[in-house]
Parts: sequence; structure tokens; C-alpha cells
Amino acid sequence: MSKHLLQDQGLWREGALINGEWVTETAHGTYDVRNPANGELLARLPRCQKEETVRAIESADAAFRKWRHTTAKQRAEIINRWYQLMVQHKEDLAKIITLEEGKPLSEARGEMDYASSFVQWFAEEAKRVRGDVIPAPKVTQHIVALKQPVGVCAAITPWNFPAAMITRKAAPALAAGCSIVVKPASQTPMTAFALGELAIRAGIPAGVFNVLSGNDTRIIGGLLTSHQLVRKVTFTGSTEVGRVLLRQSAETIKKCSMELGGNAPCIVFDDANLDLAVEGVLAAKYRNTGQSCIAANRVLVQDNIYDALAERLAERTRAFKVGNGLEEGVQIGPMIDEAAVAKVEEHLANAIAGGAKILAGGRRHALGGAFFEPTVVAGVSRDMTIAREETFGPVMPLIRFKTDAEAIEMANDTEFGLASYLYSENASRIWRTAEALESGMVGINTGLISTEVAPFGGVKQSGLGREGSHYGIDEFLEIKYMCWDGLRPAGAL
Ligand SMILES: NC(=O)C1=CN([C@@H]2O[C@H](COP(=O)(O)OP(=O)(O)OC[C@H]3O[C@@H](n4cnc5c(N)ncnc54)[C@H](OP(=O)(O)O)[C@@H]3O)[C@@H](O)[C@H]2O)C=CC1
Ligand SMILES: O=C(O)CCCC(=O)O
Repeated sequence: MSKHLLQDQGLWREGALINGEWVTETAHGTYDVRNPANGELLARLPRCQKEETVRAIESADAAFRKWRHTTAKQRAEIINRWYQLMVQHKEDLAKIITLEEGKPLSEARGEMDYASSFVQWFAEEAKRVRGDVIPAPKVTQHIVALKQPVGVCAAITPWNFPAAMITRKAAPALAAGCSIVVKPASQTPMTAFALGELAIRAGIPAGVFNVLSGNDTRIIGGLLTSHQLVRKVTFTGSTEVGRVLLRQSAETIKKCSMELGGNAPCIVFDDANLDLAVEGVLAAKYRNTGQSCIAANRVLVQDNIYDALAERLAERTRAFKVGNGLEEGVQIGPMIDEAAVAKVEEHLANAIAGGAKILAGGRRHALGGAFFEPTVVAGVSRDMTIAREETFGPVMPLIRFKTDAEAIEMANDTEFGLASYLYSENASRIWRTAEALESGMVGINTGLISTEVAPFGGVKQSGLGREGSHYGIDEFLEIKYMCWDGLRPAGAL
């Protein structure tokens, strides 16, 4: 059924991509992928376990040995063809994202623009990987630093951005000369397979880009983080799982990048342009139904503008159109599953028990299933669960503050440090605050900070490393230093 919504039905692949071949059956049975908007069965997929994972790793290793010796220009051309195909098939890819993840089609199109931008960017960056010649301490020596691909990479990706979280990892890996094995989230693998199909059409050699299928996550993850041939693990997901993967990777000392959970504060100072702040807070909160690691998890509002801003945010929130993401005009889709809805309910119940007040929404949506009403809750205090944990849903908690120092102290009072946002028209206040915030990224008078040109990543327990930008490719490169002596006799000019 879902397949028939696509113009190019060849993008709907129901199996793993290992060494350039589609694996549609394994000895371990199947599992189901469902549409979170209505529970419809989208696909019944083969479950990969040990044999398939090892085969993918070994084929990635064999492919790496050839791919690393292609020229940067050859890699750039092939990766750029992958980009062109993503642009050409954007509408179909967006539909696949909406079908399996639930986000409104307009957002899925936006995700495809974002996802393909990493592929274009890193096709360009492939040609700009440079080493260094370093002045040597002896006249007889030359010291050279080379950058070389790290080797076979493993990417474990989440369901909330089924395309972008793959391309943000795979494109720099391939550009650097590495091969990769991707384990997409078991709830959203169809987009990953479509990207695999386009990788084949683009001429990416067999084994360079592999995608596993299945929900035997611990088995697959255990092997990806322990196999000797895997040299790099790149992960986006919860801090809890990131910690497990780091621990597992420690045994074989793999290079690791971790893009983990957040608890983003959004501070609205009393001199803010309130029109801008309303738009920005709504965007930072409700993108992907609040299911983003950089979503504004706490909105900190200065005392004297609190009531006015709260009313404006509540009014706009009540007006959102909620529904199946494939329907025209829908702005808020379903959450990913029942567990995600239950977590939102639990956070809200804790806040209400502590004296917080619902200004908009607050309940499961009349549509049922995984739909939840976009919600604004006022009178939240810093000790409530909703302010301490990542809610990952369409709920906006409003917290009152009086002084700048209090806002900064509250914003930093978390073990997370991914994104922060602030609204003010005063340049010195902006600089002081942005400098003091303990996060890897700060949005100033904007709620949308994601772009391929900027380094994405966190501090504290929000992660390690940076993705995107000219820094992003370094995560897939090692530096080798050569000390070359005896080039001229000692004492010669
Ligand atoms: N930083 C971020 O971007 C994200 C943060 N989160 C946070 O995490 C919470 C839970 O969401 P969830 O999707 O379950 O996030 P997880 O961290 O559990 O999942 C992310 C990815 O890791 C995989 N995974 C889970 N456990 C293991 C393991 N033991 N070994 C190897 N891989 C593993 C998942 O596979 P599988 O799908 O097969 O379980 C998925 O591919 C959310 O409510 C949110 O707070 C969630 C997603 C993204
Ligand atoms: O939530 C995430 O895991 C990815 C962040 C989305 C973005 O890059 O904007």
C-alpha cells in the first residue's frame, strides 16, 4: 500500500544492504515496521543478527581497502551523484520519512533538504582534506602530518531524523575514504534502505555503504562496538545508550563520536523582540512534534514579560493543526510510539502535582493512538521532572526568572549541554550570556540552528565530537606524523 504512494517504487526496499546486495531473508525471522499515525503495517523485514553483521563489517573492510585509494576527486564525483539523486527523489524520500516517522510532509521535505545538504557539503570537503608540513627541530629532518581515513565505521542512528542522521555521518565518512555499516533505528529503516538504493545507483562501490535491518539491537550493537575491524563508532541517540556504546567500544579503543540527549534552555529576556521570540520558541519547541535533541526543553522567561509571553505562546499553540503528516496543512504529527506518549504524560503529571498550570493542550489528542495535544504549561519549577529530563514531546514548560545571573545559573543546572537559545536585543547581554552557557551550540534570536555549514555537537553528557561543517570530516580521519631524517648531511646548507 505505502509503496504505491511513491513515484519510483524501486526506492521501497525491504531488506538489508550488505556488500551491494539486498538481503531479504535471514535465519532469524522477521519484524514489523508500522506507521505511527495509524498503526498500518508498512513492512515485514528480515532480522539481521551475528552472521549478517559480521558479513557487513567484513565486506566494509574489503571495500575500504580499495575505496581509500580512490582520489579525492573521484570520491567527490560519486558522492555528488548520490546528492543529485537525493534531490531528484526528494518527494518520494520525504513520503517514506512521513510514513515511518510521522512528521508532517512539509517537515519531511525540509529534512530531505537538510539531509542532502550534508552529502553535497562533504562531496566538496573530500577535496579539502589537507595535511601539514611542520618546521622540524633539526636541519636534517622534515616533519609531515598526513590525514588518513580511520577505517571501517559503524553508525547507529535514531528514528527522529531517519535521513539526516545517516547522511551527517555517512557523507563525511565516505568523503574521508572510509566505508560504513549503518544500523538505523528499527522503527525507521525504510528511509535508510532508500538511501542505500540511491547509493547503488550513484555508483558507490559494493561494501562501502551497508545498511542492516532488524530489531536485535543489542546483538548488532554489541558486534559493531566490539569487532576488531570496526575502527570508529558514530552514534546519535540517548545519553543512556551512548554510555553503553562507549563502554563497549572501550575494549578495542575505537574512535567515537556521540551526539546524545539534550535539555535545551531557551531564555527570553525582557528586552527581547517578542514577535521574534514567539516564532523562535514555537519553532525550537514543536519541530518534529518536540522530538529533537535540540528542542527547547525549558523556556525561561523574565518575570515582567512572563504573563504576556505565556498567553501569546498558548494562543498560537492552541491553533496548531494536528494529524496524519500526509494530510495537507498538518503541523503536528503523531509521536513515535505509545512509550513516548506515556513519558510526556508522566512529566506533565509530575509538573501538575507540583503546582504547574496547563495553558494549552495537556492531554492525549482526540485522534487517539500516538497523538498528543501540543501543550503549554506555566508555573514550572527547576526541580520538576519536566525541567530536569528530556521530555522529547510537544510540551512547552515555562519557568520564571528575575535576574540574568539567575537565568544563566538555571540554564546550566543540568548534566546536558547540547543547545541553548536566547532572545534579547542587547549586544553585551547577548555576548555575556552566550559565553556563559554550558552548551555546544547557542541560538541567538533564532530557534532554528541546524545547518550543514556549522559544527553540531554538545558538551557535558550531551556528547563527544562535532558533525557537519569543515570540522565534521576530522572525526573520520587519523593524523599520521612522519619524521623524515637524513635528507641532507648535517651541517650542509
Ligand atoms: N539525541 C537524540 O537525537 C535522540 C535522543 N533520544 C532520547 O532517547 C529517548 C529514547 O529514545 P530511543 O529512540 O529509544 O533512543 P535510543 O538511544 O534508545 O536509540 C537510538 C538508536 O540506538 C539504538 N540502540 C538502542 N539501544 C542500543 C544498544 N544497547 N546497542 C546498540 N544500539 C542501541 C536504537 O536501536 P533500536 O531502534 O533498534 O532500538 C537506535 O538505533 C528519547 O525519549 C529521547 O529522550 C532519542 C532519539 C534521538
Ligand atoms: O534530534 C536529533 O538527534 C538530531 C537533531 C536534529 C538536527 O540536526 O537539527
